[in-house]
Amino acid sequence: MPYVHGSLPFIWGNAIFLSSEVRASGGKDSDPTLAVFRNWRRTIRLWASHDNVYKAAYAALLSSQIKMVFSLTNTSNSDAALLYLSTSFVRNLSIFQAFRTIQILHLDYLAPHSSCLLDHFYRFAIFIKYHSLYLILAIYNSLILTYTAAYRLSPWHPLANYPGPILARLSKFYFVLVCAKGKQHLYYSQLHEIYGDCIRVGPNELSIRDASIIHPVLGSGGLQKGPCTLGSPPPSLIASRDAADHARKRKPWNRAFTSAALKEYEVVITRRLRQLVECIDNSIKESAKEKRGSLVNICAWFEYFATDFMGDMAFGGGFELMRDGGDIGGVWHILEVGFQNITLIAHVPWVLPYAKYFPGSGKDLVRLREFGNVNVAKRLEMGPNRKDLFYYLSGEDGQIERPTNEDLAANGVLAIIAGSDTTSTTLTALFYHLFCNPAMYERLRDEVEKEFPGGEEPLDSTILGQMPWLNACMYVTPFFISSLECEWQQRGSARPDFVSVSEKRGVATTPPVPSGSQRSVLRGAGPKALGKYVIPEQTQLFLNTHGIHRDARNFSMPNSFLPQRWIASEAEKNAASGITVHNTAAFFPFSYGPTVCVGKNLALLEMRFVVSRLIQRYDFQAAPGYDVKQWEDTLCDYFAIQKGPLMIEVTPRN
Ligand code: HEM
Repeated sequence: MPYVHGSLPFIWGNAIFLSSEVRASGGKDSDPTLAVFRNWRRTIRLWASHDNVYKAAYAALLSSQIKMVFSLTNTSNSDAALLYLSTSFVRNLSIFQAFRTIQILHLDYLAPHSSCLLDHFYRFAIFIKYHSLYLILAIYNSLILTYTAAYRLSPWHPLANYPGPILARLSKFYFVLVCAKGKQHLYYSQLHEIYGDCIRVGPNELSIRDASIIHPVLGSGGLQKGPCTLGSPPPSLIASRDAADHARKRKPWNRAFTSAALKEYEVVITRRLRQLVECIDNSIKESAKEKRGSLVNICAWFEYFATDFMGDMAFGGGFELMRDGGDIGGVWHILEVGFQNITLIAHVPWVLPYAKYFPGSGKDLVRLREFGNVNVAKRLEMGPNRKDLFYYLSGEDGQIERPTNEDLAANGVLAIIAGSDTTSTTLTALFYHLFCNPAMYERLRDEVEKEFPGGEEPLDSTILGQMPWLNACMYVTPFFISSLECEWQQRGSARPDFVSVSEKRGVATTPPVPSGSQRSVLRGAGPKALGKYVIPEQTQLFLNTHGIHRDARNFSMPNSFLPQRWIASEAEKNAASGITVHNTAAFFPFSYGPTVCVGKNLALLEMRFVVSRLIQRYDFQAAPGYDVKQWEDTLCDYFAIQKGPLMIEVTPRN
């Protein structure tokens, strides 16, 4: 009998699910207990009629359970226990079938159950002498957790045949821990090395390293963005999951990045570039005064430059990191911390509504939002007389109705996040590689001097866009933020202070958005055939950008920084030196399809200006005693790459 009494709350837990089914099928009772009691025959018929073996089994078991409780038959304790356990197990299997995505351990799922159990316990307390409420709750919720774990590891799970680490198959929290260290890109690569091209990296998530499905996954008609994007600043473009909504939101962005619009931005780039050169000159003078040689943290200057420039684009200016020689206003800090939080939350997006309760992260998310709001207000005061990104996004061009301030703030923050970190990372990485590969560096300088002789500022975007070596370097860098080999090492050169970049580190290479962007096969969509893979519904997947780029099946010598692979006219020479495989369809550092990076052309334009001007203006050398290779150790993947200082001796030429 105690099993019968103690089981009443379990039955009530089942009632919650039944009542939601009843309501979904037109039942009117708002109280779940009443709903089930009044409609239980109908509900069970409904469930049993489903073409679902779990639901049918559940219906049968529940029916005997209810009969047993109400008739208070002389069921033996062990029979009763068996019946309850099997009922709750089968019920959970049926729920897992239906809701095997993030909701399964959602607080919205557990909390009402617990509170309903509580309520139910008191209702029945007058009938039963069962005192341990906490025990009931603990058993109930532990059972849910146990069933969840058992199901996720079981051969019945739709992703059971995909290999992957056990902890990752159990819970997404595992990847939250991996991510917190900032090395998820390396971890994904290791997993692909161990388990192969298609691996299970979450209870319902796959990572795929196969270029042949880039088009079916990311191309038009491909998969929808995954719940991961819920972590991005809502309701920004990048957070939009619905294809139609995304296409609508993307229109003003597309208008903001036409060739004509980009031409207008060149003035802003030039102004900021001149300021950058001035700041580096001053920094060199300061270092000389302090007898530190002419040591410059080139990475910091690129971050300041890119943030100031994106501030001009998104909010009409007001960010003056270059002028201040540092992040006095804490802009970079807000963005970096925001990115870190977003990356962690992206793995468990259902915690987003509760994020404000977590120490630290809540405060930072609020700061990020306030930051956007303040800047929107400032830009609105300036009026529509400047043609920046805000001009198009806010409808100042007359093409759309003015969006809400919340929309404008979210998109402005997105532009700064998406546009400054990625560009500064690529610039720093390019200098790092040129610095490690002097022949390539010299070739670039020769090209700049040939096109812009006599110290003429390299500011003609048409010429810059046609310089083969410059553009090959631009292309190869996002693909290639860090390198396993460098020329000094290959040639056994006498520059031991910055050789052997990362030969001991395994695959330490990565594009600016290394782990790719998540996509989903939605619930109810049925299994989706993507090339040779059939992906079950309710599965999230990542195309591992880093792994695909670094795959010798796509690019010969994938670990070598070889811009010449992008120069078609050198195909013969390349083939002779072993560069035979060059699968351009496997190259997607800016993503692909309808959600391809909208700022790609702006990023390339900006970087062409900066690289050619700095190469023309300065000599770069290794600082004595500074081990440049340590820069690679500082790279962290928080959706985009975050990086530490890159110290270089910079000397003005002529
Ligand atoms: C080297 C520089 C850059 C790289 C490597 C890069 C890469 C990417 C990637 C991989 C995505 C994800 C697309 C997806 O979800 O499928 C993306 C999206 C985006 N990027 Fe970039 N990006 C760069 C520079 C910029 C710049 C300068 C801007 C300027 C505002 C920008 C704005 C955006 C926006 C708005 C999106 C969201 C697009 C959408 O969802 O439709 N990016 N970028």
